[in-house]
Amino acid sequence: MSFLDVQNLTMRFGGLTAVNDISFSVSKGEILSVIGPNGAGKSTLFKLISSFLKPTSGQVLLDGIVISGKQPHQVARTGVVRTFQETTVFKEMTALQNVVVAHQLGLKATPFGAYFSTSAARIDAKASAESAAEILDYLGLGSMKSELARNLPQGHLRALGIAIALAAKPRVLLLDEPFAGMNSEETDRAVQMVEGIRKRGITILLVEHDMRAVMRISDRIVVVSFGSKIAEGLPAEIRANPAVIEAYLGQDDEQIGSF
Ligand SMILES: Nc1ncnc2c1ncn2[C@@H]1O[C@H](COP(=O)(O)OP(=O)(O)OP(=O)(O)O)[C@@H](O)[C@H]1O
Repeated sequence: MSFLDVQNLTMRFGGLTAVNDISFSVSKGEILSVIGPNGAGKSTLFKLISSFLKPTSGQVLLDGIVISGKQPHQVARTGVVRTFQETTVFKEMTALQNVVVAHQLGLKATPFGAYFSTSAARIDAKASAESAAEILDYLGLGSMKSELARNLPQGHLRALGIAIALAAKPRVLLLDEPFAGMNSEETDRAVQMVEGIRKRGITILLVEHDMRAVMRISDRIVVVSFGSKIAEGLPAEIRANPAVIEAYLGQDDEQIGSF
């Protein structure tokens, strides 16, 4: 049975159809990538799945329950979490503090309880710090946990964004261009990191332009062009698909046919 179901999603902005009747399913523990030329509708699709946008029509189900149309924080609580752009990292806090805050937001301690330092809040604080340190270690950021976020190099800042998302204990993690701007060594590390996250039982959906990384990491790929799904399949199938190659011709991106 599929875990995440995207059913006939459509998003119109005025006269522009950014996402046009897109459907696909993701199995539990799968890594599925959404690719497509610039402006194809990938980011809009992600915003619909994480409920940052309400679809014009269609729906998204997690484990058979409709999640589209809910508030983003409600969707996050059901376990669908997207990575945060660097701008939402608190730059004046340490890496550890950033993940602790994210973890605490997912816990039950009320602000009232935390304010009066009740024993429940103290236990939560200890659990948050332990959980945050474990996540940072896991993502290879352990040695940087006391570093202010603003001093972290770009690659580590991106990993911190993933750590913050993991603190919310996702069942499905949406990664928006996790390898953008990385050199091949950084990409290798990030690919391993994403594979490691999947090994923890988390289902992963990613949007990415780095075709080499996509081909390496994905179980399956969905291709969108001008808002519509034009192909879906295994990396080898997508690489050889004439409609996909056609869609990428003339793009500045690395051409899909060469991988
Ligand atoms: N809020 C909005 N209002 C109006 N048009 C929008 C809005 N958001 C996106 N669009 C348009 O929808 C289309 C799809 O954009 P989207 O950002 O989803 O594409 P993308 O595939 O993520 O592109 P890229 O790879 O360049 O990031 C584009 O034509 C874009 O201009």
